Amino acid sequence: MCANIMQIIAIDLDRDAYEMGLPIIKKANIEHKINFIQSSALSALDELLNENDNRGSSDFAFIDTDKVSYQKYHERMLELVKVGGIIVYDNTLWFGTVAMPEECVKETMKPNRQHIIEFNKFLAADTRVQISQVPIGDGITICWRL
Ligand SMILES: C[S@@+](CC[C@H](N)C(=O)[O-])C[C@H]1O[C@@H](n2cnc3c(N)ncnc32)[C@H](O)[C@@H]1O
Repeated sequence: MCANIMQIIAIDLDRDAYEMGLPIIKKANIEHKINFIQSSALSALDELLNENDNRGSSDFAFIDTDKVSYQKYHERMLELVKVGGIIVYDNTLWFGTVAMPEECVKETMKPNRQHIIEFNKFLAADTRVQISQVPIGDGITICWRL
């Protein structure tokens, strides 16, 4: 199924997070197709955007990092992902707390709950994408780049 994938760029501050998945990656025989960049995602994405050839070149992006920066990642993804491509954001239900009254939410969950609520509102109004909120796992939002 992965035979036609040209290249995957994986970005994480923590190399261990990438290495945790490495046995599966090796089993799928796609290690040679993955360029792992150990870096802050914002600076790595900005570096990719410095290369004009990267703009509008990606088919797919999956974002599952610090929730406070999702909107900043989105702006960069809109530059990197081609029209007709897909951008997926993880945790957009934030353990269901986005639909709960604030007083029922644990203090520790509140900051990210607020970031995700704001991001969900932003995406819903963003005319550059068509979105679908999928209530599986912790909620994913699939964006179709228009
Ligand atoms: C919830 S984990 C998800 C990892 C992976 N998607 C998974 O499901 O196993 C979030 C990851 O984001 C990384 N991360 C957090 N902030 C980051 C940042 N500013 N830049 C790059 N990676 C970051 C963490 O190191 C962590 O591995």
